[in-house]
Amino acid sequence: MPKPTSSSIMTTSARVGGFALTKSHGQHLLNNPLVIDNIITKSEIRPSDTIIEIGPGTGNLTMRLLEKAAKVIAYEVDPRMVVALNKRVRDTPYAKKLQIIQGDFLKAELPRFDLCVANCPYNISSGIVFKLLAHTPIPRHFVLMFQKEFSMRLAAKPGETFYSRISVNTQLLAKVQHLIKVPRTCFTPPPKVDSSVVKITPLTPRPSIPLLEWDGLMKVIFNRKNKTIRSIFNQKVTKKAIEAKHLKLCESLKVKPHDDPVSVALEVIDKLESTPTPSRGRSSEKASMRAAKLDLTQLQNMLNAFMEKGISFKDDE
Ligand SMILES: C[S@@+](CC[C@H](N)C(=O)[O-])C[C@H]1O[C@@H](n2cnc3c(N)ncnc32)[C@H](O)[C@@H]1O
Repeated sequence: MPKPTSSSIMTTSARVGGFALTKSHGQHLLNNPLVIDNIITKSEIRPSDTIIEIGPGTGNLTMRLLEKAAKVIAYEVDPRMVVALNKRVRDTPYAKKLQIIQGDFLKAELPRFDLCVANCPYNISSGIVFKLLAHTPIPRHFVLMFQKEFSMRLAAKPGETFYSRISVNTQLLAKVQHLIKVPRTCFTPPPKVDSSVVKITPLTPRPSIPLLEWDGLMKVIFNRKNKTIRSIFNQKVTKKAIEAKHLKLCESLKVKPHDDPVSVALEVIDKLESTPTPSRGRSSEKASMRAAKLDLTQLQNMLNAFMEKGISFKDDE
C-alpha cells in the first residue's frame, strides 16, 4: 500500500467530505504527512500489535496505523466521521483490521491492547491519560498528541513552571517523554494553540500506592503549590477536612482517634522538614516544604508518614 502523500491526505478548509468540522468535538485534523510519519516511527509498532486510537476523524493517522499493526480499534464520537472513515477504508486491504466503535471513548469498556496512538480531542485530555493508565493488563506505551501546555504539565519536573498535580499523578504511574512539537499550521482547521506529542510508558508492575489517599493529599498541597505545606495545613478548611477524615478512618478501623489530629499532622510536617535530604545535605536547618519543589520520592515519603499516624486525605468514594 503506498504511503499517503500530502495530496491524498484530507485537507480542506473547515469542511471535510461535505460536512463541517465542529469545535465542540475538538475536530482539528492532522494534515502534515511528516508529522504523521514521525508519530508512526516513534510509536515502535510491532506487526502483532492491537492499537487503540481515540478520535480517528477521517482517518489520516488510522490509515498509517493499519499499515503497521495487526488490528486498530478506533473510538469516534461523531457518526459523520464514522461514515467517512468506513468509506475510506472499505475497499482497501486494511478493512478487516479496523474496528470502529461509535461513542464516547471515556465511557467505553476497553479490550486488551498493546498501544494507544492518537491525536486526541483536547477537551478530554486528563480523562484519556487516567483511563489509559488504569487499564489492565498494562499496555506497552501510549503516543499521544495534546495541547502543548498539557503535554508540558505531564512531563514537568519539580521546580518547573508546569509542575502540577497532573505531573505527579502521571509520573507516579508512568515515564513521560516529550517527543515532537507540532505547530498549529499542521491541522485543518488550525487550532488556537500549538500541540505536542508525548510518549507515556506505564511502569510495570504498577506501584502499589493507595491511590485515593495519594490523590487526596496531592489535591490539598498542589492546590496552592508555592505555599508552604505548613501554611496550607493551618488553613481552616484544611484543618476541618483533616479532622473529619481522621475520624472517619478511625471509625472504619474501630480505633481511638487522636484528640487533635491537626497537631499530629503538623508534627509530621515538622519531622519531614528536619530530615536531611540529598539536596540539603546534613544541614541542621529546617527547610519549609512546598509542593512545587518536592519530587516523587519526597511526596511518597510524606504520604507514608501521614498514613502511619492515621492522617487521611481520601475523598468520599
Ligand atoms: C483532534 S481530532 C483528530 C482527528 C484525527 N485523528 C486526525 O488526526 O486527523 C479529534 C477527534 O476526536 C473525536 N472525539 C471528540 N471527542 C471524543 C470522545 N469523547 N470520544 C471519541 N472521539 C471523540 C472528534 O470527533 C475528532 O474526530
